[in-house]
Amino acid sequence: MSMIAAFYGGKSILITGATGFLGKVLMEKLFRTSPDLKVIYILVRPKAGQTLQQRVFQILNSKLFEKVKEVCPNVHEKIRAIYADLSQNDFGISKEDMQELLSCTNVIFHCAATVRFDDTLRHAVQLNVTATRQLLLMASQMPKLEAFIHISTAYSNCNLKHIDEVIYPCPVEPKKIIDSLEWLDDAIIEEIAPKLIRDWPNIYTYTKALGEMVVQQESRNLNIAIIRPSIVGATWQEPFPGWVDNVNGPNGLIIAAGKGFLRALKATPKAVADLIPVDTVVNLMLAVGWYTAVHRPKSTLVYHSTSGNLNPCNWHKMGVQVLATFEKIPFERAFRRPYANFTSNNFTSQYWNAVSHRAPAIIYDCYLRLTGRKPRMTKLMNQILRTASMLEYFINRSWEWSTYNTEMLMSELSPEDQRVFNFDVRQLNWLEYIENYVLGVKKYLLKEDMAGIPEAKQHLKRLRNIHYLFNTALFLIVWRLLIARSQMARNVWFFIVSFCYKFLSYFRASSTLKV
Ligand SMILES: CCCCCCCCCCCCCCCCCCCCCCCCCCCCCC(=O)SCCNC(=O)CCNC(=O)[C@H](O)C(C)(C)COP(=O)(O)OP(=O)(O)OC[C@H]1O[C@@H](n2cnc3c(N)ncnc32)[C@H](O)[C@@H]1OP(=O)(O)O
Ligand SMILES: NC(=O)C1=CN([C@@H]2O[C@H](COP(=O)(O)OP(=O)(O)OC[C@H]3O[C@@H](n4cnc5c(N)ncnc54)[C@H](OP(=O)(O)O)[C@@H]3O)[C@@H](O)[C@H]2O)C=CC1
Repeated sequence: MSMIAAFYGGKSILITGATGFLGKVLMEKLFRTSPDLKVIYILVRPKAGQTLQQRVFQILNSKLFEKVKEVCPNVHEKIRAIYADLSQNDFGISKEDMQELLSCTNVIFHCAATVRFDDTLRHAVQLNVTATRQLLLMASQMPKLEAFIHISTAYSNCNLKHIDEVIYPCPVEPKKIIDSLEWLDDAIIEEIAPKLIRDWPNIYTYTKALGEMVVQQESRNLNIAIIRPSIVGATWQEPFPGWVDNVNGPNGLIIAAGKGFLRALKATPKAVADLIPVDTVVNLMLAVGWYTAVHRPKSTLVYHSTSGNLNPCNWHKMGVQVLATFEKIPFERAFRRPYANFTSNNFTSQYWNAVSHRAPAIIYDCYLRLTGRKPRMTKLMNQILRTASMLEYFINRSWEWSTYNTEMLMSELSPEDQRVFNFDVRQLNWLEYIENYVLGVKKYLLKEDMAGIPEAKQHLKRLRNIHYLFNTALFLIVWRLLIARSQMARNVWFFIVSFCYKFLSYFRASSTLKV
């Protein structure tokens, strides 16, 4: 019997960010392994014209929850969606809902965040810092609360090279920043933002670091733990391999590469690609929830959910495997054949951007214009290049994350728990994982049918032929122009032609002699 699964039985669990990538996988696993849990409260806001109920309905009816519905047929009754907008000071939760949350919650998983790298400082602080503080204040009023699990990121201290499982202080107190945002206007905030974030690469990682400090400062006598995942990728095993549902992190780039838009990337091939499957993160979260509640460590423990030091894979190996998978299972209607070029050199990167990205986009837009259609490729290409440049910081460096706490926890688990809540990344086979990942992107993000693979392969063959034709035509045109303008080119041309002529004459003469 799994001790962790048993622990969550009969419990009331509060999840923020349950509609996000990590949150959905967390809910799925909880329902599947502890179908006798009492209730999962989720703090949700209406979005994209959908009410809370419609959002929950959509999640529960997705492929991700198919297994859950077999194990826990009354799953609909066990989810309680509570209106909450974490960017409002009191979350906008009604009095009755607040009362219920305060009196019933046993465990909190705080996943909600803005993960945009380019968010405004005001919004990012509101969500990643102030909301965390507010939730901790709520938690301190929950008599039945056993554990508060805060999800941060392994990159919250990416200004350091070696990162331990400790909370590092930030140069400016979070409280000072929160207070000053109250009276500063937006223009001034954006002006001071670069000075505040110093050597952090973006507002996201900086505000996640502030969020950790807030957790430390406001922990009171709560049982708190922090989990720091690195780059969260598609599911490895559970509930099935390759599930993914948004374009964040590598996902968008995999699409752009598979469709032939992105053919070069400023990346360091030998840098560690610290990807961690989402189900591995979720298993660790549930194990940490159990451990924090049952063993009540004296201080706030930080757990790294990373792969680099236990089972490293670099961007080169990852890129090669991504490309090999595109050969086997290509994406439909590619713009160009997928190709790859990793370069860490600035000049080479600019060159590839001009030749491999911007020039084909401009040519294609000219073609669209000539055929009476609206040009769109340059805009799309700019968007892809902007995204790639935002991610560059993370694919050109390596970090060392220590994992003592995570390994300690692994050793504390029973063999059954180690199996059911496996977060041992050493068992991950990267080649298999990446193949399933790319397949998952195709099936669950692009919603492409596997029956379309033969046609996709045909399309790639046509693109290859167009590519050869285009290159030959380009060569001939350039050569013709050169010959028209340069004596040297004419001499070279004369030399090549006379050489070929002599060679052919010799070849013909020797074959006549043999006869
Ligand atoms: C030596 C030889 C070796 C050979 C090897 C082969 C090499 C191959 C080379 C090329 C091929 C590449 C193959 C692929 C290989 C694997 C991929 C490697 C890259 C992996 C990089 C990972 C880095 C992750 C870093 C994570 C660090 C921290 C992790 C976390 O803690 S949190 C999660 C991370 N958060 C995010 O990812 C959010 C990032 N997004 C943003 O901040 C913003 O969206 C934005 C990028 C700033 C863009 O903002 P905008 O306002 O301009 O746009 P908007 O958001 O409205 O979106 C516009 C449209 O763009 C789509 N889109 C959004 N994000 C992405 C994305 N990541 N990729 C692609 N597209 C994206 C969005 O959907 C919109 O589309 P529309 O709705 O249709 O308009
Ligand atoms: N994905 C990754 O690679 C990594 C993620 N993390 C951390 O994991 C956590 C989850 O990330 P992930 O699932 O990928 O992110 P998503 O962007 O997929 O999910 C974010 C969640 O936060 C919710 N949220 C955002 N703003 C508000 C708001 N104002 N009110 C209520 N809810 C809000 C979103 O709700 P809605 O659906 O309404 O937008 C969504 O449920 C985050 O804390 C992130 O920092 C850490 C490392 C890597």
